[in-house]
Formats: sequence, C-alpha cells, structure tokens
Amino acid sequence: MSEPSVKITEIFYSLQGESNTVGLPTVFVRLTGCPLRCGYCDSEYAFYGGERMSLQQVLAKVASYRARYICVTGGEPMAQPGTPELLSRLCDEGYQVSLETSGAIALDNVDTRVVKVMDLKTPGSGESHRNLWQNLEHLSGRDQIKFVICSREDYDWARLKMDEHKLAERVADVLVSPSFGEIEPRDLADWVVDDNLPVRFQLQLHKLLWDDTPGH
Ligand SMILES: C[S@@+](CC[C@H](N)C(=O)[O-])C[C@H]1O[C@@H](n2cnc3c(N)ncnc32)[C@H](O)[C@@H]1O
Ligand SMILES: Nc1nc2[nH]cc(C(=O)O)c2c(=O)[nH]1
Ligand code: SF4
Ligand SMILES: [Mg+2]
Repeated sequence: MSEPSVKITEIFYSLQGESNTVGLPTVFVRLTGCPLRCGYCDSEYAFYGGERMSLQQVLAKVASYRARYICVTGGEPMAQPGTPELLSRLCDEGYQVSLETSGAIALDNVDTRVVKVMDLKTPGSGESHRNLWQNLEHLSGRDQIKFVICSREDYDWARLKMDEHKLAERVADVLVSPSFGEIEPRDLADWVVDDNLPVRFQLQLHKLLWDDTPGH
C-alpha cells in the first residue's frame, strides 16, 4: 500500500494552551478541514486550503522541534483517513501524543496510546446534534472530555450530561472552558465553585499570552 498522506494547515511549536497538559512545550499538527461549523470556532482558517504532506514529511517536521509532547488538532483531524496511522506513527517515535477532536467521527480506530481530548459540543456551539455518544465507549481513564460553555444554559446542559453519563468517573478530567469572548470566565468559575462540580476549569493560555495569533 502507498504511504498515506494528510492535508496540513500548520505545524508549530508553542505551549499547550488547553487540556490537562496546559503549559507544557508542545508541537501542534493542525489538519485541514472540518465537517462542523461551531459558532465560536477560533480555527476557521483551517477549514480550507492546506498542504498535502506524506506521513514521513510530517514526522520529519515534528522531529525538527525536538519536543516530547505532540498535539494533533485541526480542523477536525478525524475527518481525514490518514489520521489514525499518523497518530500511531507518532506514538511509535516515542512522543506523548494527544488528539483534539469534536468526537463527531468514530474514535474506535484511534491508537490506545493516544490521549483523546473529546469536545462534547454544547447547544451554544450550534453543533450538539453531531455528538456521537457511542464514542464515550472508546474513552479510557487516560482521556479527557471538554465542554466549551457559551452561556448558563450550556453550563446546566453540561452538568446534566455529566450526571446522565457519569462522565467524571470515565475519564481523567472533565474540562470546562469559557467560549472565548462570549461569557465572563469568572461567571463560569463561580458556577463551578458554587456547585462543587468535579471538573477542571481552564482558560486558553495561548490566547492570554499571544492573543489569537495563528501559529501559537
Ligand atoms: C479548534 S478545535 C480543533 C479540534 C476539534 N475540531 C474540536 O472541536 O475539538 C480545538 C478546541 O478548541 C476549542 N475552541 C474553538 N474555539 C473556541 C473558542 N472560541 N473558545 C474556547 N474554545 C474554543 C474547541 O471547542 C476544541 O475543544
Ligand atoms: N498553544 C495552543 N494550544 C492549543 N491547544 C489546543 C489548540 C487547538 O487549536 O486545538 C491549541 C492552539 O491552537 N494553541
Ligand atoms: S469542530 Fe472544532 S474545528 Fe470544527 S468548527 Fe467546531 S471547533 Fe472548529
Ligand atoms: Mg486553537
């Protein structure tokens, strides 16, 4: 079989701004294209264009940064057929690999060495009908679930889903993140504290440090 290829928007080195490895120097591999259209999406520039690269080329570029942590994101990385093999090849090289995904595409073929960060799309995203709830079965105690919260209604919905699906017991962390610029981060923080909710509150560190500049 010929070497698979993937369409890439950018590969860059920065500090992990999200998830439970926040602050760790990380190489980001941003794949092009996404079948969803979340109203808040900060990565619309990855919907189109990009450059087709062989897995060899991606691995060589990643290696040039001499980093330990690799985050595969997008766009929606799982929308490309070459992604599962890319993830496995990165693991084979010894990297600590994470995958940022909407979970709207089946995750059953993702290497178990990869830490999956699955975003359950809230009503406020406009894409909650795309959540594939069966994907919860493919998450382990090393994975993470994220809710991006756009309003109090989203927060109440996330709490309900946590309860219904026993989410805090399934994964390493349930993350809640304010939709950037849409709600006051402090409101979300207060709700979490008031409810003693078993989640990890997070802000997107890279936006505090570098605004919203691509490549960070
Ligand atoms: C750009 S997406 C790429 C991966 C995948 N498509 C997904 O949605 O998980 C990476 C993460 O950034 C989050 N994100 C995008 N725009 C955001 C915003 N304006 N505020 C907070 N988080 C945002 C997404 O919800 C997702 O968890
Ligand atoms: N620094 C930084 N950390 C990130 N973590 C997840 C990102 C993403 O866009 O998926 C991201 C990003 O774009 N930049
Ligand atoms: S799924 Fe991810 S990349 Fe796609 S529109 Fe939503 S936030 Fe953006
Ligand atoms: Mg981002």
